Amino acid sequence: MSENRIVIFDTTLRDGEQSPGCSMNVEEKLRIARQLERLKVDVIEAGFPIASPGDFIGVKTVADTIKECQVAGLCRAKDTDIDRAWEALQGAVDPRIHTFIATSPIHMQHKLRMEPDEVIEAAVAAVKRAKSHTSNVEWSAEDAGRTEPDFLCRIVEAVIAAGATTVNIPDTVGYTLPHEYGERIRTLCERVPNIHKAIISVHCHNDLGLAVANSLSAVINGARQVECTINGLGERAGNASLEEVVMALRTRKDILPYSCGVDTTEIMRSSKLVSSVTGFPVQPNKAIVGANAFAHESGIHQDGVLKKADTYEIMTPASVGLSTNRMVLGKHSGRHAFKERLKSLGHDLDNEQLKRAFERFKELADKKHELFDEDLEVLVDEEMYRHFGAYYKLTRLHVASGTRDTPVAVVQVEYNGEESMHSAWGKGSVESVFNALRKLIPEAAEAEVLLYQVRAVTEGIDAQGEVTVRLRLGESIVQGQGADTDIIIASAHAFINALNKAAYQRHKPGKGV
Ligand SMILES: CC(=O)SCCNC(=O)CCNC(=O)[C@H](O)C(C)(C)COP(=O)(O)OP(=O)(O)OC[C@H]1O[C@@H](n2cnc3c(N)ncnc32)[C@H](O)[C@@H]1OP(=O)(O)O
Ligand SMILES: CC(C)C(=O)C(=O)O
Ligand SMILES: [Mg+2]
Repeated sequence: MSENRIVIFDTTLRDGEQSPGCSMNVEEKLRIARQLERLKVDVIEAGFPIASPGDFIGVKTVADTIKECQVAGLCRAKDTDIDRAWEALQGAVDPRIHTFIATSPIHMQHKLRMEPDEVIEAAVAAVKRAKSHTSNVEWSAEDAGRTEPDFLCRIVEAVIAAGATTVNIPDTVGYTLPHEYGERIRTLCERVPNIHKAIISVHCHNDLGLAVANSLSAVINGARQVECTINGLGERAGNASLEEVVMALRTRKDILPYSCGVDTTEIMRSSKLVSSVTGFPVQPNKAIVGANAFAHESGIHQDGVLKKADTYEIMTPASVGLSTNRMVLGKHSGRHAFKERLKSLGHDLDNEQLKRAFERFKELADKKHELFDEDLEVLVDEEMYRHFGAYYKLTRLHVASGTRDTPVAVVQVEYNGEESMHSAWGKGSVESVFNALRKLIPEAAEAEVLLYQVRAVTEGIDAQGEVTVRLRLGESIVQGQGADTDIIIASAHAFINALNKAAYQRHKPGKGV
């Protein structure tokens, strides 16, 4: 292996599973393991075999099934744990026993209640026991981040002499800062005489939000294995996130001249699978895999990205397995993105239409977080109908209704630059609006409603409602549509839209006025 190759050790199924509420059954572990194999991680830590019969079977099933990765199982510095781990792992193509013991003063004194020399003895014995089963043995110094450097050097030298092929230096409680942690790794490289016989691994927790930064600092200072999890899952605030570590290595190759075997185009699929299996949603602004990681809403950014994606994207969406970036249309969006989206939906509006549609878009965007393609279709439809001849325009609407009161609507419309207003009651709010419109618009006086339909065009509480009405106006039948976040207003728009269409039919060129 080249000296700059970083081994990616995924512990989603072990440390990730230690997140409260994140336990996985055998079938779930296997599904994730198969995806990790597609992602091409080097090592899958599948669980802690002594923890429970279920975890034993989980580790064994993964070990027996996965062919392209090493499979590891965790165990304490105890013969019973180590032998049980081996029982689970022995069917693997390349099984790794991972044994650990705490080395910080606080853990040794209060948790293990052991003297430092006893800890060294137990660590060496554990490595030897593991080594009697397999040549692939990893040893971890739990809480190495708070371990006294001289003692860490001593115990690392001893476990390598006992046969450990990987020595892991975890920042178990996410306490260290990047420069400090990097220095710890460099110290080991410089002071442990047999360090070249093992790969130095790092395992960083995110209690101060520094897990990825610490992992990278360790790599720069000599570590060649990074332990990480999909979506940064793990005890408390989690572990270093695999996708962040890997994409940092790939994106900043200029100053991080290291490589790894991960197929980054499988990142998104892996993240989604882990999220759906564990039920832990990914926060929208999570680096690399959050829903907003490749989304742009601001007009200036959208304009830049449309002209050249690199203006605001340091990685391509394709590199993490996304088909495309996402232009979110909202109140911060500009004309460029709006026009581009309409074009992709097949609408080529002229400048005047575009201007009016954009104004309506901004009004709507003030009421809604995000405008979807369906919202835009409704806007465009409205603009087209207006083009047919918007003779009547709704300028005001007020409805009062309740459990005991008869609904009353006050409606104002503009016609040829003049406004008029009427009120009416009805059996429901919509009927009261239609009755007011019947009084206001002479052609509507006898309008019979043949069909009334409401549909949520988009999702969520702030969805656009689209209303369709079909009216009989004398001999003709005409249909109208309206959309708004308020369905009563959408109903008024639909009714007026039908009348305007009927008026257009009567007045359009060739018909004679
Ligand atoms: C930083 C990490 O992520 S470490 C891994 C943490 N993961 C887990 O603990 C998940 C799996 N754990 C379990 O299922 C259980 O804790 C078991 C099966 C391992 C042990 O269960 P129990 O025997 O009931 O012990 P319990 O968990 O209450 O206490 C842990 C014991 O292990 C000892 N211990 C802790 N770490 C080690 C170690 N690396 N080597 C040897 N002994 C250890 C503790 O001192 C304590 O010993 P004591 O009983 O003599 O006081
Ligand atoms: C057991 C070790 C590797 C661990 O998870 C930690 O120290 O955080
Ligand atoms: Mg951990």
